[in-house]
Amino acid sequence: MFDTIDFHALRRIGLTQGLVAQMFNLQTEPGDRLMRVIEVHRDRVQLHDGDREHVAQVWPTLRMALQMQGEVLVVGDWVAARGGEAGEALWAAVRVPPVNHLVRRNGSGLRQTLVSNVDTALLVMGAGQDFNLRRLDRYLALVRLAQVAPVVVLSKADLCTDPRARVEAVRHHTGGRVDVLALNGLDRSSADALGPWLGEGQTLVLLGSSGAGKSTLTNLLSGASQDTGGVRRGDEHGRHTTTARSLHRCISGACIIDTPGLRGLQLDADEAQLDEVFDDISRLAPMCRFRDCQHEDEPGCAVRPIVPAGRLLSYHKLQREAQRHEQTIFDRHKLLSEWKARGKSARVVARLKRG
Ligand SMILES: Nc1nc2c(ncn2[C@@H]2O[C@H](COP(=O)(O)OP(=O)(O)OP(=O)(O)O)[C@@H](O)[C@H]2O)c(=O)[nH]1
Ligand SMILES: [Zn+2]
Repeated sequence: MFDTIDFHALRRIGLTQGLVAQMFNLQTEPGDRLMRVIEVHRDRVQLHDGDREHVAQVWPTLRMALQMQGEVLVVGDWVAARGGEAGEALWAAVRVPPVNHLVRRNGSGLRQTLVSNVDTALLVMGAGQDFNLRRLDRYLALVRLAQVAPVVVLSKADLCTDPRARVEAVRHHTGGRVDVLALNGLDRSSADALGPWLGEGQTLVLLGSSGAGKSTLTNLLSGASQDTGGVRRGDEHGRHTTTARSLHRCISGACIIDTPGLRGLQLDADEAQLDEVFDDISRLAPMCRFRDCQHEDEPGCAVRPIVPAGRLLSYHKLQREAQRHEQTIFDRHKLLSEWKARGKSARVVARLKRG
């Protein structure tokens, strides 16, 4: 535990009571200070103490401890910062166990934590050509797996002929259980629409495709000006302007984490976890006539009449991906034990040869 925690200052960068509770058994040293990770670079991290930023390095013991769990420090983490006096190096020495984290699988199937300790995820999607309900299902599942509340933000409402129809389409698709709003990220008054989620001490993360308008929204809410990319005329595909995740302070007192667009988002979930996050489907499934109903063309299906076809497609696709991933892990283990068995017999043969 820390000697002192300046809750007032640290609240400005998102400290919550829930996080303080996580610090109970933390192995800190006298003089350690609580700070938040606001940027992560290859050789250093950028920390914030509520008043100002500091450059720090990750203490090797912490780096190794995280590595053992297949983790690294991410934006949003809280750490005990050690040293830094009289020109000495500052170290991120201990990590406060995160209250939640968003995790995906990378191209090699390995878990990758994106951000931690967030209250709300703004799922940003252009109301025009970027609009895609199946992709939205993936993002919704990602944040629900982390038990983070989603808000769907349809950007570029000014470029869309009927933004209200888009809002309705999202409502219908999600059974009206997700907050959704349409706005123009270039218009100052749009910040008001997000007011309910921007209270002091709140941490938000922006997720969505490249070019969806995440950095534009970050600029609007933080009053800053980070680079936003021009979108090629005629389409709305972005140019990947944002290259790293970073935490910004909003004028309202909330914190906002901007992220680069995620191409081909893969979830880190098994079939049972997917059933939990698609609870609009799993709630109805026990009422189907057949216990093993796939909600495809079976008679007496209780899901199909209520859940939109597109949402069911998302569910099936993600279930198949989870099965494939579990199969890959199983195959890998099988292969490994075969190799081990072979290695052993090779050693036996070698020993036999040696006599
Ligand atoms: N007209 C209009 N243009 C917008 C809106 N939001 C974003 N843009 C424009 O869309 C382009 C892309 O916006 P960005 O904010 O850079 O998109 P991003 O999601 O941060 O993209 P990455 O950083 O690549 O992930 C920029 O030229 C913005 O000015 C909006 O609501 N209305
Ligand atoms: Zn069914």
